Amino acid sequence: MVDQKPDNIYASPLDRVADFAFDDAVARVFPDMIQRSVPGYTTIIPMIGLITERYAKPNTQCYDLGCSLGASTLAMRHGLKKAQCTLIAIDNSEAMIKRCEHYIELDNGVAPVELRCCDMREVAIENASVVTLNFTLQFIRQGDRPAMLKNIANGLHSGGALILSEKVYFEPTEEQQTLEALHYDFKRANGYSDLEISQKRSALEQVLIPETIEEHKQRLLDSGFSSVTVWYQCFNFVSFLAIK
Ligand SMILES: C[S@@+](CC[C@H](N)C(=O)[O-])C[C@H]1O[C@@H](n2cnc3c(N)ncnc32)[C@H](O)[C@@H]1O
Ligand SMILES: O=C(O)C(=O)C[C@]1(C(=O)O)C=C[C@@H](O)C=C1
Repeated sequence: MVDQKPDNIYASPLDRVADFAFDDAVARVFPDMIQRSVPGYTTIIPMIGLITERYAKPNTQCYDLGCSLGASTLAMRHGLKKAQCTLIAIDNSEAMIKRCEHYIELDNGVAPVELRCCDMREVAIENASVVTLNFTLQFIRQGDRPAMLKNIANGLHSGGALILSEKVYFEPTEEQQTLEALHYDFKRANGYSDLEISQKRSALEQVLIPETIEEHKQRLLDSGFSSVTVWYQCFNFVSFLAIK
């Protein structure tokens, strides 16, 4: 079931563009979709492994929240070479979890992986040393984000790490326009047509709500993290390292 199908979900004109959802059609093409859509994704994934290796502590739990097909989960697992940890990977899309299970089975990592199909907002984070939110927080209601981050900070041991990757928004407008245009150039260079770009944009409009780097940093500090660093940025895609 390891499918590497090309993403052509938005290639033909649609009468009505429905809100984007992580359904079966998306899960089937997801590796291709995310690599061609998120500048830096292929760099961020192995670095999640490296960051995990540094911050994971023996006899703790590591979480991957919104794991999709498990790319970030497997990177974390390979970073857990020495530390004796349990990895808990969560996604609320059945289509994703079903496929993720298969990818985990094919992997030769040693750390045990517990896969859960549920809403990450309902999971109590406990005894944690590393938590990853790789392009997931952006999909939950803005009003739910502070509680989610507080739950993570409360569940992390002192010195523990949160890796938070997000599409971000910029003020002033000029900076936003430049970085957004470069993001669309990236998509075009990866073979997406203007129609695909514009239909996907409409599909994501009410679903993926980006915030500014400053908003993210302040909320992480307000949630109980002691430091926040932008360790990666490519255009309007950013990854933060927040330390408890
Ligand atoms: C962009 S994908 C994440 C990509 C993945 N972390 C990776 O590195 O390949 C976002 C994922 O978050 C999941 N998601 C969205 N809201 C969620 C929620 N409330 N609880 C759990 N998972 C959620 C979606 O089903 C989707 O699989
Ligand atoms: O902003 C876009 O156009 C995107 O495609 C981004 C993004 C993401 O950041 O998660 C949105 C949905 C898909 O999961 C893949 C990538």
